[in-house]
Amino acid sequence: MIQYNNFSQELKRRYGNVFSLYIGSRPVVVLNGLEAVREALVTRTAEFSGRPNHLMISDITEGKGVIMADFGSSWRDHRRFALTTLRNFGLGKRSMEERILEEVSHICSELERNAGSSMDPQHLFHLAASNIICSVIYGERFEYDNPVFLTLISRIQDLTKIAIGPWAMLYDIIPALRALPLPFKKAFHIYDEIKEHAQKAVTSHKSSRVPGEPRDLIDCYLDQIDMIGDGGSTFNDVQMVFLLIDLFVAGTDTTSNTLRCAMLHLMTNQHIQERCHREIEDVLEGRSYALFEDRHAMPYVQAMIHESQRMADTVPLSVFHKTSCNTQLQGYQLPQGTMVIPNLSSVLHEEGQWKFPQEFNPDNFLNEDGEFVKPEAFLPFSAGSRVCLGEGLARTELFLILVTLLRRFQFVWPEQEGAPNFRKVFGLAQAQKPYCLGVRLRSSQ
Ligand code: HEM
Repeated sequence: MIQYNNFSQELKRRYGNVFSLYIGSRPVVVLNGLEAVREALVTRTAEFSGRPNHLMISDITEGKGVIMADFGSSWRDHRRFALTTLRNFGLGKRSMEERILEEVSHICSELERNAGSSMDPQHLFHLAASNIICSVIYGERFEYDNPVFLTLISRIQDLTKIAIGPWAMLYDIIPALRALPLPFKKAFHIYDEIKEHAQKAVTSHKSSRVPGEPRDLIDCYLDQIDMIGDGGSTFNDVQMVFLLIDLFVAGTDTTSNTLRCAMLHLMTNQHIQERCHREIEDVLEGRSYALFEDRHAMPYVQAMIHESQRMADTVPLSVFHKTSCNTQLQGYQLPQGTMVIPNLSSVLHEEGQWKFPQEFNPDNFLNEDGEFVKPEAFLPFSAGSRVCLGEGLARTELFLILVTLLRRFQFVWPEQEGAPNFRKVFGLAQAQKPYCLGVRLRSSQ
């Protein structure tokens, strides 16, 4: 199987920092390496912040919400609303950290049940990441065996499978096929079911909310509609449903796959795990839980988490962009409407940008004095005006979850599993292949 990282390095070696290819009859420009990606996404951000239309994923989401919304007022309004709302969480009386720490306690209970043996952490991390988003959007988390929650998650997984499969590719490449009753139609039906679920949550919020006292993101959105009114606003019930689904989908696989990558490398590098454990104990001393601000006193843990993100490389080709006007890049002319793929993976492993581009090594983020430093090529969240809007939430989740777990447990590679496999599977978000996590409860906890 081709490993994406090697494949992308090979393309860069052969064709350079900017090259084009065709998806069907549509020309696409691929950007490799920090220089080209930064010029497009940061220096010329307004010119490169569109989203392509008429891909299966943009047709399913009707270009609404945020992720696949084209550059324009609706995208801008919804992005700003989502960012502000996530930042202010603190919604109601509970801070974002509290919501995350509550979920962490459930992860710990599950792991405790498996102490002394091993388990595949994929499902647990996936449910936990989904639950944190649910807590933000819906104001509640679900038990891990709640049938409604499990159905929703499995429908999203079904949708993902189709969206990355051969039928989606045919949909994108041969527009003439789109009207035919082929298997990609199923993706549209599944998305309708997911919308129905979100719509139900909105309806129940309408009947239980107290205007001006938001419990969660849905309440905030309803307050926003009240405040702005109908006249020319981009805020409405339909857009809200698409936004909710965007946040739910974007915030789940990305975070859980990063956690799985971190755990795999920590199990197979006990010296790194032990150094993190010692640093965490030293900083937290007798305190029962960590806070996000503790990261400033934990340079090694910070370096380990960033290195896990770099190696996880969860969104290797970012979300595709589109030029919003005629522009140029690295000496090439690009007409308005050109689809652009920022190859983030090529930046995260670029020779010359990293001390150890291909190996898991927290030293990539430490200077000679052992202080945490973030190289410019650290772009797992992309950059510019389309940069991931869940970055703050994701960073808080990764820190609080990993610190709590490393304090309480030791993770060991289960020898009966044979040699660890570091290969990835390519999906909407790139992931480690399934593996087993050996769990031991630390005696001091
Ligand atoms: C480790 C976790 C995560 C990674 C690596 C990640 C990465 C990314 C990347 C690469 C993009 C594309 C940016 C671009 O188009 O240039 C993106 C967009 C986005 N992400 Fe994340 N993400 C993560 C977690 C989250 C979370 C937790 C949320 C939800 C709260 C979220 C919500 C979004 C949204 C809504 C967009 C679309 C932004 C826009 O188009 O303006 N992400 N993310």
